Amino acid sequence: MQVLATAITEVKIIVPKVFQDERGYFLETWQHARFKELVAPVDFVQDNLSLSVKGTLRGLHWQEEQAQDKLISVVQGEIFDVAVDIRKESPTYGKWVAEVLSADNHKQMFIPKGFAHGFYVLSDTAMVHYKCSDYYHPKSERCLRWDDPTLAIEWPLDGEPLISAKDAAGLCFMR
Ligand SMILES: Cc1cn([C@H]2C[C@H](O)[C@@H](COP(=O)(O)OP(=O)(O)O[C@H]3O[C@H](C)C(=O)[C@H](O)[C@H]3O)O2)c(=O)[nH]c1=O
Repeated sequence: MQVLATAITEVKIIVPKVFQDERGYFLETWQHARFKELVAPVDFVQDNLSLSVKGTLRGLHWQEEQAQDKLISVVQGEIFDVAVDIRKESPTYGKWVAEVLSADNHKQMFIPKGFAHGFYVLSDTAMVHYKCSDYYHPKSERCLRWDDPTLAIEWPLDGEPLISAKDAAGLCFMR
């Protein structure tokens, strides 16, 4: 497993070891002890899976209470995955990092508590699996607008994104 740095210290790109053979491939998407040793001391408690069509943009979300660390993997397709630092005391507050994650490159993104998460679907469909370190807590869900001018995220849009009503009503980021 390779653990790669990003422009924000706590956000990591993980590339699992892939075992290829004539049948296809095998990889461990997550291994508790190794993850805690090499990435972060995190215990995941909930797995999520979402399927989205091309042009879907989900996010930018976080939970105020029961904040979640997330490990994002793409089971099918390709996404532009984004993490935004919303920790007021952080030197990278308001900064974002992005990475193209796909079923082909096997890349994963680790996004710790204190970050908003969102992604844009580049392929015809994308199945995104992610592990969370705390349970879903709808009351404390928060949403930042994907097109917030202060964040100025450079989404690789191909036309207007497909977003939920919740995301369309997202908060604006205030430095
Ligand atoms: C997140 C979540 C949702 N739901 C239910 C609630 C809704 O009825 C339905 C769709 O939820 P939502 O529209 O919030 O799904 P996304 O827009 O994909 O939200 C996610 O998008 C970004 C990218 C994230 O990182 C978050 O984990 C999560 O907020 O699933 C659950 O039952 N459990 C859950 O953990």
